[in-house]
Amino acid sequence: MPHSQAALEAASVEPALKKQKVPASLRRNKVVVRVPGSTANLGPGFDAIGMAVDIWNEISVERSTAFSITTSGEGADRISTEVASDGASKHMVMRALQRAFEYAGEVPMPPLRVHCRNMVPVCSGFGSSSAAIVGGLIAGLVLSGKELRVRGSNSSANGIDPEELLQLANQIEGHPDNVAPAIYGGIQLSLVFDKVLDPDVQQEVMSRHLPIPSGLRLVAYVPSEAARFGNGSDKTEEMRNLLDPTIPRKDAVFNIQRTALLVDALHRGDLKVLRHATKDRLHQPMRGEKAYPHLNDMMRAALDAGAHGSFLSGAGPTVMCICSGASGDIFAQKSEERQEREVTDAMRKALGALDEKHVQTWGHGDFYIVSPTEKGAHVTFADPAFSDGLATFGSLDGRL
Ligand SMILES: N[C@@H](CCO)C(=O)O
Repeated sequence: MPHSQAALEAASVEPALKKQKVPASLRRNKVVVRVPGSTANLGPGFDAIGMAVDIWNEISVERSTAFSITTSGEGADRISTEVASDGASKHMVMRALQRAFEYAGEVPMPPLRVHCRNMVPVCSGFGSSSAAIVGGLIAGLVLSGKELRVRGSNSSANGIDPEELLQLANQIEGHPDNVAPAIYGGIQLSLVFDKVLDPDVQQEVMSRHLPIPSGLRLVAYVPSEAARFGNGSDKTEEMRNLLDPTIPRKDAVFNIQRTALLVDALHRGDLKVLRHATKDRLHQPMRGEKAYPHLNDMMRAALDAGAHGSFLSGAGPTVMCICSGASGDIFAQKSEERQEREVTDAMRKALGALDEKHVQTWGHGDFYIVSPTEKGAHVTFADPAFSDGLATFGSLDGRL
């Protein structure tokens, strides 16, 4: 074996994706899964860095006599819940369920009743499609009898660990920066690498946890209208098509410098450099120019009003700003709340000064104050329950 391949194999920590048929006796009847939304890129970390936010979707799936999907909450009026009699559907939860059952060897997928309670805004850059994919995969795997394992624990015949789940989710989503925080929680740094161990699988993903600076909070402007998109994936695809296929070296260097600074700033809790570390030249300029007339003015207004950093959330259209959070000091907390208010007011003013083009395209919007979360996707109910009581893909595991 050539030396380089041996070195690569030794360095590889990812599990191979090996389908294992689960005995029918282990199948479950019902499962309820919670998955957080997420914000991706954080400016320069395009397709690499994402942060879970404390906004949750709940997906409930049970075996039934026919397929059905219902949705309440965010996107209920616009997400198509059509599903064919064999379970074929464009709905991301159903597509992920299909993949999970196939992976676990329960084919064809059995009839399922699915209900989604959505709090994560759809088509907005809050990782709603990743939440659907991760939730559908976990639900399908658990129903088919898989046991959940924490990252790095000993293998069991029917177990699936979060890293395996990450591979499956990335295969559907195509980029890992939302699915990794949706699974693990926290801020995740992900990379895709060529697989050398399993010739059937071309690429794998690995993800590492980055610390969330103490008390960090986010001010988000979420435009209300993204109705022309069928779902979050369609929107992301359209927004990716706006990007230049090649980039000048100086812009690549610009982003390398800032992504490295961002990782260092998160480790040190060094909020004051974030105004540099959240700048980007790979996607925000093109998206701002071609699709998001509100982006530049709102990002600048937020920084001028005291935000530590500002960026386009994922593929947009949400504008995200980083503010200081609670420090435990009551007087400091007051000034932090004032900072969030001042940032929101400044963004609102910038929005008001924009021409009709923004309103026609994206409508009016809402401001949210959001906290990051260290907690990732987890199972809140399973029937029958897990044998060892372990019911989470936990955020602690994402800290590796
Ligand atoms: N990194 C992706 C968003 C992930 O959903 C993009 O900016 O297109």
